Amino acid sequence: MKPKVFIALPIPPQAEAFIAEYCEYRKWDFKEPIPRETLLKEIVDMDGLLMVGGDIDQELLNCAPKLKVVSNISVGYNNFDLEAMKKRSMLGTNTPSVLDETVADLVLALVLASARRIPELDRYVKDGKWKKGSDGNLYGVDVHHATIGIIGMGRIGEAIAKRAKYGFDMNVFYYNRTRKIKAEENLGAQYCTMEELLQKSDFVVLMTPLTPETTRIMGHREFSLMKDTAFFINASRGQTVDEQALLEALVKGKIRGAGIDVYEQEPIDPEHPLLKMPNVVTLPHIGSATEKTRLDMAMLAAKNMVQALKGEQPPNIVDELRGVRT
Ligand SMILES: NC(=O)c1ccc[n+]([C@@H]2O[C@H](COP(=O)([O-])OP(=O)(O)OC[C@H]3O[C@@H](n4cnc5c(N)ncnc54)[C@H](O)[C@@H]3O)[C@@H](O)[C@H]2O)c1
Ligand SMILES: O=C(O)[C@H](O)CO
Repeated sequence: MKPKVFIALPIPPQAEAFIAEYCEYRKWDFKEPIPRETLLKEIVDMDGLLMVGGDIDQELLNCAPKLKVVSNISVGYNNFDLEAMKKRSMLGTNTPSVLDETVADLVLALVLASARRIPELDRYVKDGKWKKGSDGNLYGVDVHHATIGIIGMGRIGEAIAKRAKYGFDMNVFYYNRTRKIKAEENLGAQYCTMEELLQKSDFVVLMTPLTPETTRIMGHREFSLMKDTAFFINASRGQTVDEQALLEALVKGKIRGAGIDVYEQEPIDPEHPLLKMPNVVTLPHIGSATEKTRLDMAMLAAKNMVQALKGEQPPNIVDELRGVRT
């Protein structure tokens, strides 16, 4: 008998076809996220669950006595209650590596857009405000040869460092909970404390996973250490930042601007004061959102799940569930 799988969001046909070869499945095929109550009912008889973002907690596990594997179509897995999953010997997988270059491109786009005021000046032209002789007010700051500080030098952090070093001749500093000697050798990245990084950088990029240790890792104190001329870029998770502290730093001119892809609440309230700031570039959590990368992520997630249900070791069991600490 084929194992049973619930697919909790629309996925590309190739990934669905791959799952169909090995599994029986039901799916949620609507644009709106599946309501939690519906998900809890759907998974009652399931062996596998393919999803993105929804909480995998004790309540969900209690509703799914047969469940053996949860496959996230994302590299971040802060939606997993790892302790509850460990107690049930539940496998949890993610989609690392296939999105590194795509997310790094987007981070550099946020760096450039913030420094050169791209969205603000796009609006300026389209609103008919461009007059001869007005360009003295339109200056930004250079990205090339500036100093970038990367907090969280993992797979994506290294792809950002590569672009910064070899594309823009930037000085690269990083802070990570462990030192990355290879990144230092290959990318000329210099390790420093988080305080030093905040004090030295023209662009501070946050790229850690969301964990209890990284929750609000950027708060009032951290923004106060940054240069008044510096920019803050966040593509990790919204909860890694105290958004009120970020807003205050921007309003008081403690930092010069920000580029943000992720928020404490998503979607962010359209009335949120951060969205009223001209020096804040905002995106709707699209770090990995290109056609190819999203397909690669869905295929990898499908393969992780099928492999687990065949009784094999899927390649991307999340670090904590296989006892790895990077
Ligand atoms: N905006 C987006 O669309 C998007 C896309 C992909 C990933 N992400 C986020 O980026 C995160 C990183 O992805 P990755 O593939 O590079 O992960 P990774 O595991 O390769 O890298 C994370 C790095 O952070 C470090 N780290 C962890 N806790 C730390 C701490 N307390 N202090 C300092 N360093 C710490 C780790 O040692 C590791 O080197 C994901 O977990 C996800 O939350 C966002
Ligand atoms: O973690 C990830 O892969 C991205 O944030 C997409 O959800």
